[in-house]
Parts: sequence; C-alpha cells; structure tokens
Amino acid sequence: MRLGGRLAGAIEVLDDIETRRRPVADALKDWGLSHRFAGSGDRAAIGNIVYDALRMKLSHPWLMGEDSAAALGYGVLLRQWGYTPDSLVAALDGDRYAPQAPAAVADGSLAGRDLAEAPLHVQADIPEWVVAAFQARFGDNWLAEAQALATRATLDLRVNTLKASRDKVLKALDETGAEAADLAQNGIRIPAGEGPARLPNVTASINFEKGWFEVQDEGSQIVADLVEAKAGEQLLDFCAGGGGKSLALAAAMANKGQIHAYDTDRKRLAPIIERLRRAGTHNVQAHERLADLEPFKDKLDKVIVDAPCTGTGTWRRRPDTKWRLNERNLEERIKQQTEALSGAAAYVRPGGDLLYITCSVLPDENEAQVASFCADNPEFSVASSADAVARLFGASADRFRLDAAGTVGLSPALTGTDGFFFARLRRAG
Ligand SMILES: C[S@@+](CC[C@H](N)C(=O)[O-])C[C@H]1O[C@@H](n2cnc3c(N)ncnc32)[C@H](O)[C@@H]1O
Repeated sequence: MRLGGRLAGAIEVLDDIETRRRPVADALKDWGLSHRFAGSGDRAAIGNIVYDALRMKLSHPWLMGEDSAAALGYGVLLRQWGYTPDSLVAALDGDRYAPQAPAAVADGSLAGRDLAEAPLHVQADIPEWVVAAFQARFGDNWLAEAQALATRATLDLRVNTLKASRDKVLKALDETGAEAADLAQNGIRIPAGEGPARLPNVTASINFEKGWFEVQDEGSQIVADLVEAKAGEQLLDFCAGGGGKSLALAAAMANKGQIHAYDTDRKRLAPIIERLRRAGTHNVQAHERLADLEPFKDKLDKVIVDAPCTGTGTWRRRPDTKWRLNERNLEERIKQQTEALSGAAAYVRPGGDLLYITCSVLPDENEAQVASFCADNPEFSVASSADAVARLFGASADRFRLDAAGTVGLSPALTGTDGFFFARLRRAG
C-alpha cells in the first residue's frame, strides 16, 4: 500500500473508534481482518497513525478547524511525521486511495493558524478537567510535561542480571538500535522510531525465552531500584499484578531472601508463574489468598504497594486511556489506593518500610494520598529518598523531582520515562 491507502485505512479506524466507542486494539484488529491484502508493514503504519492521532486528539482538530477523523490523520502526517503541505501533496499525488484532505489543508489556511491561540488544554492535549492537577504538580513547566506525554515512548527492557549482563543483551540486540539506558542500572532502550517504523518484536527472540531480559519501562525499573531491596530481606509485593516489580526486586536480591507476591485479581497474578520460570527466579512465592499472608503480619522488612491508579504517567503508551479518564474513575482509584495502603501496612515490621508507587502524575493519587495515609496511621512517616537517588543516580540525580519530604517524581520531560511517583513510608521502630 502507498501512503494514501494507509492514511485512508487509519482514518477508517479512527472513525470506528470515535463513532462506535471501540477499543483501539479491537478496531485495528478488525480492520486487518477485513483488509487481508494489507501486509504487516501496512498494518504497523496504520497503527502508528492511529496511536499518534490519539496522542494529539485535541490539537490536530483545532488547527484543522474541523473535528473529523481526516483532520486527525492529516494532522499526524503534517505535525508528527515531518511532512510539509508540499511534500504531502507530492507523496499523495496520483494515489487514487488518498482520502480527501480537510479544507484547511486543501486551501492552505492551515499555515495561518497558531496553536498558541488555542485553549490551554488543547495546546496540552489533555482533558480540560485535568489541567489544574497538572499545574499543581508541575508548576510553570506543566504544558511541556503534558506535551511530552503526547510523544511516542521508547521500548525499554530490563536486563535480568540472574541470567545475563547488559553488555551481553546489548550485543544480542545490536540490530535493533538498542543502547544502555541513561538512568536505570540494568536498563536498555530501543528508540521509538519515526513515521511508519515498526518496533522490533524482541519478545519473539530466543534470548527473551531464555530469560535474559524483560520488557519494562525505565521508570518502572527506576522505582524498583529505589526500593533498594537487599539480598536476604523478607518482602511483600502487595499489588503484584503480572509481577513486573517482583521480578526486578528478585534479581536485585540475587535470588536470596523471600518475596511474597499477592494481588486481589487472580487473573492478573497468574502469568507471574511463567515469567518467574523464564527468569530463573527462585525467591518469589505467589499467593492467591489474602489469608496466606496472615503469618507475615508485623514481620516484613519491606512492603511494596504498586497501587492501582489512573495511569496518567503512561499516556504516551496508552493514549486512548487519556480520553476515557473521568473524575469518577479518579475517585475510584483513590479509594482503591487507600484500601491497598491500609491493607498492606499491616505486614510491615516495626522499623520497616512501606513503599508506595503509582504510574500517575496526579497529586491526589500521590502526595495527597501519602499525606492522608500518614495522618491516619501516625506510626508511619515519609523517609526521604534523596540519599537513595544520589547514591543510585549520581550526576543524574538532579533530573529527578524530589519534594521537600523526599518523595520522588519521574516524568517524560524530566527523566525521559513514563510518569511515576515513589514514596518510602517508614514505620516507627
Ligand atoms: C499497577 S498494577 C500492578 C503492576 C505490577 N506491580 C507490575 O509491576 O507489573 C496494580 C495492581 O493492584 C491490584 N490491586 C488493586 N487493589 C488491590 C488491593 N486492595 N490489594 C491488592 N492488590 C490490589 C490490581 O489488581 C492490579 O493488578
């Protein structure tokens, strides 16, 4: 397929998502099934246009002066893929599948529009009701932070030090453009690629099956590093999900000591068994029932709450969730976080730590949640992570956001990672 056909396909999918409220992955899959002539490169290019469009779902239509799927598709090519109006006309010339251009492209009036005149949430490409929270969290830099969340994310891997070194994995992936990550000590980064470029399918490789690495955002690796899990410690990963943090912590502990992995959702937890096997991890025990944790009350050195959250920090990877988020979801998540924190606190030994993590940048889920937990549980107080950040990240420590109490914030604009929050809450000894 040429560019025009790919653009038309993406516009069809965007239309389907909008008019039938369809999940992106389903809409893309259905398009592929009903257009079997399209090759894998075509499908990848169409997927890229669709995801890029969803990242900038407000600013493209504003600049085009029309709220249509075509405005989104053309917006992607002109504002994200590096085409100029002239080079785009040339690329689509004679292509009978090329969709009709929005009027502002056809008559050239697009050139006279300036995004700086758009409402702030449109410039930021975030829902209007979230602006106040971004301003509270990022101050003067909020717009740049929001715009960084509207860019493509890199593909990040964590080297499993139980099985391989970073150099060994880098060598094995040398055709992918992989490089050592800037911050995470065992991180590897593969560039996001531009335009129609496909990310390499690294999980289809033998080395992935051998357990040499896991796919994990560098921010998620960094918060796991900040736990500073030590060989021999007794840990609980209370919101273990599929085990991303448990696997990283187990490797940091060199398979020594014990990690108990628990999650209320058995279906989310189940894949951990296969992941642990592949990684050669022997010190993680998965628990399906809360009652299994009874013997560990007041006993554990560290309890990790990687809490359910709105995921605002992951908007680069899942731009569709940006537009589904509403105030009711936020309230529900806050309630779940409060429950998870108070449930998990019971297992921390005196003098031990409760580590609170979210992949959100909203203060209500982070700083405010920590403040209200400490007010309700006066045995706990924030222990600063400033020293840990300096110890682990040395000269790069100034890229982290540390608040006065010593909680840590990561974000695409600051650390080049997903947005994360990390707080160490110490139980009095
Ligand atoms: C952000 S996800 C965890 C991701 C996981 N730690 C990882 O690194 O792959 C949050 C998890 O918390 C679980 N959860 C929600 N409420 C909970 C509670 N009260 N107790 C335990 N787990 C809970 C959810 O089922 C979900 O799997």
